[in-house]
Amino acid sequence: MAEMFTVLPPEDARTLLFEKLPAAVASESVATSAALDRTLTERPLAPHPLPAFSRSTMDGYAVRAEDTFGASEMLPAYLEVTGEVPMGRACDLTVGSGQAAVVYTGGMLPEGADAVVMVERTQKMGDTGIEVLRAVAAGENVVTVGEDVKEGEALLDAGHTLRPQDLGGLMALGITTVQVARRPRVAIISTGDEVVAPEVTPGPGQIRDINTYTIAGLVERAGGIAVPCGVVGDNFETLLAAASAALEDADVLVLSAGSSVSTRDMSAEVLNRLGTPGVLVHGVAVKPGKPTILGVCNGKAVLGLPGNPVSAMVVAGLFLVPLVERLQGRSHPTALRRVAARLTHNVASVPGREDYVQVKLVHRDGELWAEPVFGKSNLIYTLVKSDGLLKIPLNTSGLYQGEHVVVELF
Ligand SMILES: Nc1nc2c(c(=O)[nH]1)N[C@H]1C(S)=C(S)[C@@H](COP(=O)(O)OP(=O)(O)OC[C@H]3O[C@@H](n4cnc5c(N)ncnc54)[C@H](O)[C@@H]3O)O[C@H]1N2
Ligand code: MOO
Repeated sequence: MAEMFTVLPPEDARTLLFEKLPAAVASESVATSAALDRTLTERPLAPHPLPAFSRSTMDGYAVRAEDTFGASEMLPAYLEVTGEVPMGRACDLTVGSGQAAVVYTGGMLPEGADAVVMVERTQKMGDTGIEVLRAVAAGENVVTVGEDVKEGEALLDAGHTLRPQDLGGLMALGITTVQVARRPRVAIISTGDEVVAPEVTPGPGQIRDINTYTIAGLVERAGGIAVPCGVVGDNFETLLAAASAALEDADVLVLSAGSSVSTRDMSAEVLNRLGTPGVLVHGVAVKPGKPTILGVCNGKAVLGLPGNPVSAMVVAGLFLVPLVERLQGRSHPTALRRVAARLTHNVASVPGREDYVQVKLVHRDGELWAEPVFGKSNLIYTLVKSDGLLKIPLNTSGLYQGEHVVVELF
C-alpha cells in the first residue's frame, strides 16, 4: 500500500524546522533568587575575588607557619596568644613571631599569620600561652583571597541553565540579578469533537483531554510557559480562528490531534492558512508518531502532534522540547537524563524508522534492566507505568534480550 505522506527521519525533520526559525527569543533581567532553571544570555563576571579576604577553615589559632616547624607532641612549639579574631568585623590584630591569635572557622586571617593550627593540636599553657603539638605548612587550614574565584573571572557561560549551586555562587558575589532568556510561550490547542475538558463528565463517545496536560508539563520542564487554550472541535473556521488568536500571544503553537489524513484532520490545512511558509514536514519516520506536522508560520513554529497520547508525548519530546530549549539558547539539553540498563526482552523494529519503546526500570541481581511496557499508543497508562523511553535507531531491525541499552528517563 502506498504511504499517505512522505516521511522524513526525525533528525532531518528537526533540522528543516530549526533552519526556518529565529535562534532565540529575547532576554530579560530577573532576580537571581527567581532564576532557577533559567538560561543565561550573558556571561556574568566576578566583581571581586572570592573569598575577598583570607579565611580560616578550622577553629584554632592563626600562626606564622615557620614558628611551628619541627613541632611535635614530644617537642611542642610554644606561642603567646595575643588576642582573638572577631567574626564579621575587620581584624586589627597582627601576629608577630612567636605569637598566635584565636580564630574561628570562617574568621579572617590576621596580618602576619599564614596558617591555622587546629585547636585539637594545641595545649593551653598558663593564661596566655599554647603549645603547638604538630607543625603546619603555610596556607594550611586557610582559604586564600581568590582561591574560589578570581576577580573578573567569567563565572558561567551564556546558554548555561542555572542550577541551585549556581544561584548560591552568584549570590556569593552579590550578583542579585541576571540576564536570562525570556521563557518561550507555547500555546496548546487540543482538537477533536470527542475531546472534553477533564472537569466535564464525558458523554457517550467522548473522552477527557489528556494531551494538553502532558504537553504543558513537557513545556514547563523545558523552561517554557505553557498556555493551554482549551479544546476546539473539528470545525475548520473555528480552529483557524482559535489557532490564529493563540499564535498571536505565543512563540510556538501546538495543535494536538488532527495531524493524520482523514477528513477530520485539519491541522495541516490550518497551518498553511496561518502564515508562510506553512507546513514544512508532514510525516516523520518514527513510531509512534508518524503523522506529525512541523511548520513555521510567519517566523513562529507550529507543531501538529498526533492525537494518540503516547505518540503526542514522544513527538513532543523529539521536536517541542528541543525547540523550547533552543529558543532559550540552552547549550545543554537539561531534560536529557539517561541511564544504562540491559534489555529484558527482544524488541523488533523496522529499518528506516526510529522506534521509541516505553520501558520500566527494574533492579535484578544488582543490575538495572529495562522492561518494555507494550501497549497501543492510545493508552496513557502505559506511559504512567514507564520510567523512560528506549530508542531503536533508524536502521536496525530491533534489539536483543540482554543487550546493553540507554534509557532516556521521563
Ligand atoms: N487510516 C489511517 N488511520 C490512522 C493512521 C494511518 O496511518 N492511517 N495513523 C494512526 C496513527 S499512528 C495516529 S497517531 C493517529 C493520529 O491521529 P490524529 O493526529 O489525526 O488524531 P485523531 O485521529 O484526532 O486522534 C487520534 C486518537 O487520539 C485521541 N485523542 C485526540 N486528542 C486527544 C487528547 N487531547 N487527549 C486524549 N486523547 C486524544 C483521539 O480520540 C483518537 O483516539 O491516527 C491513526 N489513524
Ligand atoms: O504513530 Mo501513531 O502516532 O503510532 O500512534
